[in-house]
Amino acid sequence: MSEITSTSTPPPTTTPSTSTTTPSTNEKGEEPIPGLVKSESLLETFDAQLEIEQTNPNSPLYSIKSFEELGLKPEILKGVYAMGYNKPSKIQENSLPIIIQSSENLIAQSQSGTGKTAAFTLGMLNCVDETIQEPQTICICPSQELAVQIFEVVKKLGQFTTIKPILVIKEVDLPRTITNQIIIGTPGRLIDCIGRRQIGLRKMKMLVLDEADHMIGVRGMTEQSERIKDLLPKGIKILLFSATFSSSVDNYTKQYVPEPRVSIRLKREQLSVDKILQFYIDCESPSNKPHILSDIYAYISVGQSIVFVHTIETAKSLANKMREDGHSVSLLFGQGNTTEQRFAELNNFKLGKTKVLITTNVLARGIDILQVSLVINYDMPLDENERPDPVLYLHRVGRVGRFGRSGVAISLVANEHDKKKLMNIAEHLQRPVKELKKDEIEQVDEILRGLKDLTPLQSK
Ligand SMILES: Nc1ncnc2c1ncn2[C@@H]1O[C@H](COP(=O)(O)OP(=O)(O)OP(=O)(O)O)[C@@H](O)[C@H]1O
Repeated sequence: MSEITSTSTPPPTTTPSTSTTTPSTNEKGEEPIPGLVKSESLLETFDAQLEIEQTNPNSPLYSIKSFEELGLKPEILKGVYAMGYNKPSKIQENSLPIIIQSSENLIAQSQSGTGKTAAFTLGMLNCVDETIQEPQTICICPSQELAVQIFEVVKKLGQFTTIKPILVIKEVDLPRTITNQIIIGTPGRLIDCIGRRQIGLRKMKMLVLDEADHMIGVRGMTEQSERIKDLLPKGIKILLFSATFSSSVDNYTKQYVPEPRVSIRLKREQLSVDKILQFYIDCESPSNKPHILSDIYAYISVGQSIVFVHTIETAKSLANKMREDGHSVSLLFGQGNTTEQRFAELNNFKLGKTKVLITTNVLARGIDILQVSLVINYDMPLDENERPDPVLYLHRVGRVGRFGRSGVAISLVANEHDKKKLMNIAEHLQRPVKELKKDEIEQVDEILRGLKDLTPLQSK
């Protein structure tokens, strides 16, 4: 197996002189919030910042190649430019030649929001023979919302081709025989359709697992992902993509992906996206958390945000409370909600009809909503054994900071116990999580306004 591990590269050739200076004091002579960058010191537009980011060899968005050099068919390239993508990110540059030009399987890791979806979507589109009206590639992911998102990306990037993708998730009507060349779905419904021979497998040549560590490392999903692989033709090309592949899933991934395979991996210190400012507020007691949350929202006047909680009960009660406080809130959780309800809630949020999305971990992975500038960990990200979960933390906070944008993550700690857990996560990720005192909460708005690059995004 060949291993490409991202290594440190030389310092950037173009360093923005104005981009990251933190002022020593503000106008009132006060110490600034750690990590806050004064808005006037930020570059004028997001596009200008992205251009600089993409010339910095240390950035996950950097590449030395253009999209033209990656071997894509001309009509797919047209789709890339129609999406407004000018240059590939590092993962796109590194993974596409392996997907398109080699016979190797691939395990690909890159930070959240760095364009993995576009990478495997382009790979799937490029491998389709448009003259054959049969399923040729299949992409599995853990949630319906993510499946819809991937489906939309396939449609947009493939808009100048004749390729028609299909969505195979719960409660969606499907034809008796599926002839679409690209299939995107969640594992349960896919197994069901393959079992009923609704999906023909004769021409299948590529299997993609998005959020692959979750798909093959979490009980229930593991068995389903195995089953799908076993049903597909032997020797099919397998691609695993995720922002995280913890050592505990390493063995599974190697078993799942046969040789020959290439592995593109990150070092632990590279996991976190630099442009997410990370804070915590010490609430001193669990019972103070609802008030602190209200206090934060009393001051915020910009952007949209996602609040992550541990249980459906907490999600519901917080949503009620925030609605009573006059906030427009979407509430989304997995169990006990119909697909229609879930999509309606998410759509309202995406369209900006609601400003806050309260959700469980069901939306922690993959969801890409560019106008979100703040993530709140209302409940600590914990694994099933109640241990601090850096992987879950990374995915949750990765809902901001998408493709070079800035964002803020605030974790509410209820007591010393929680604080210890959070510090454990920060240490694991080798990133500082700074304290925001209760009497500094009103500055959250100022911090968000400091993320000036959000402004042009909101009109995108
Ligand atoms: N080459 C590019 N140039 C500009 N924008 C891009 C490019 N590639 C992807 N994007 C945009 O960047 C955003 C994040 O991309 P994407 O959702 O593919 O990230 P991801 O790595 O899959 O994230 P996650 O780990 O959260 O699943 C999307 O809005 C996407 O349209």
